[in-house]
Amino acid sequence: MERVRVGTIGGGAFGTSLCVHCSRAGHETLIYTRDEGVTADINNPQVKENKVYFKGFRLPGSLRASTNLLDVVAHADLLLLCVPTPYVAATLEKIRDHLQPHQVLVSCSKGILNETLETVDKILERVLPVSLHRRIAFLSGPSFAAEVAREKPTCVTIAARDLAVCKRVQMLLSTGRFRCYRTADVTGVELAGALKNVLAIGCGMVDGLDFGGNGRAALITRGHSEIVRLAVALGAHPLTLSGLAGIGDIVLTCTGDLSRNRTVGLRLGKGEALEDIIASMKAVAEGVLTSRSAHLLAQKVKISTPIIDAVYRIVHERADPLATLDQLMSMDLMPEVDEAVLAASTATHLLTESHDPA
Ligand SMILES: NC(=O)c1ccc[n+]([C@@H]2O[C@H](COP(=O)([O-])OP(=O)(O)OC[C@H]3O[C@@H](n4cnc5c(N)ncnc54)[C@H](O)[C@@H]3O)[C@@H](O)[C@H]2O)c1
Ligand SMILES: O=P(O)(O)OC[C@H](O)CO
Repeated sequence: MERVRVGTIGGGAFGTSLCVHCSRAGHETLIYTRDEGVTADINNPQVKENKVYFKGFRLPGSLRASTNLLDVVAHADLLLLCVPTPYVAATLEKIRDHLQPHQVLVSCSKGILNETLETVDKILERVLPVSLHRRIAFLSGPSFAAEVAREKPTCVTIAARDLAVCKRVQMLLSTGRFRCYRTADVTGVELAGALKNVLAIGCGMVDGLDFGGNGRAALITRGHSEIVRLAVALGAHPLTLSGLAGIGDIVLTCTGDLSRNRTVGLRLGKGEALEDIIASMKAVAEGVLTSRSAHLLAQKVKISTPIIDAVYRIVHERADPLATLDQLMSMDLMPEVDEAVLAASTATHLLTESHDPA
């Protein structure tokens, strides 16, 4: 297997876990952290721990850290960008003039900006020069940091507009416990990764209110329909929403106790205030801000997204969770699948039957 030099920007949970993975895969790995103390701990053979974002996990001896962003950029053949979405543009502005033509940048963030309603691919394409756009890839899919670091079997999707770049990242990051699939549907993968966080907050609320397994399954299924409608209207391929970045990450984040987004919803459902929840969490739950972006995006493209809107109202307008869920349950009764779409496909089927030579 080819070994390269990996640089990771972002010493949070996911950046740290991907560094563990890359070190284990034999890549020479250097992580950028903003905190002198975290850097010293990672570089100290007696400590080897990220005590702020990845407590209790012994990091590989070969993993090194630096607080010098440009040293990490200069080190890397493969640069993993693992900062929360609100910090992506500012981080890129600091590094864009230092990127070299041979480097590949892999974005791992899952969110949509409030101000511009951009997914992370759009932020990268806005901030980086056009000459670098074909060197960018995106990693998404069901992948809790803690499980990646502990070598639990994980499958993710690598998306890129350039097939050669996509295949290279897929090959460099895949191991016997971390299997990467590939796709050219960057738009679909980016929207799926961001929107599932909103659904996870909703699922947490349903669990926090003790609505039971039926309610959770309904929310996942109807929420997935909303994600498909919205993402397809924005240019995604529908099959991507049934893939790892779509249904795969929805299942994980809506049901897994390790999800920060689900935890936010759970605590909101139990009656805690958002400010208190956020203040008590070191980690970022991207769905909090993305719920506003998703609600605005749906309005902009005139797509009906009642569950996403409900999450937005509870999170940002202090709507009462129980009353909001009652509203969802008493909406006008409707067909499960658009009747015109269903009728068209049935007609096609009948037409095929009637032309059967037998
Ligand atoms: N944790 C996971 O399991 C996981 C899995 C897949 C994808 N992701 C995605 O990866 C991205 C990073 O998440 P994470 O879990 O590593 O983060 P985290 O919540 O563990 O840590 C927060 C990160 O934000 C950084 N940060 C805080 N303020 C900043 C600022 N002003 N400027 C720059 N950076 C700042 C911190 O240094 C730290 O790296 C998110 O988009 C997340 O959705 C996370
Ligand atoms: O902990 P969450 O809710 O941010 O989810 C983490 C990852 O996105 C799971 O794939």
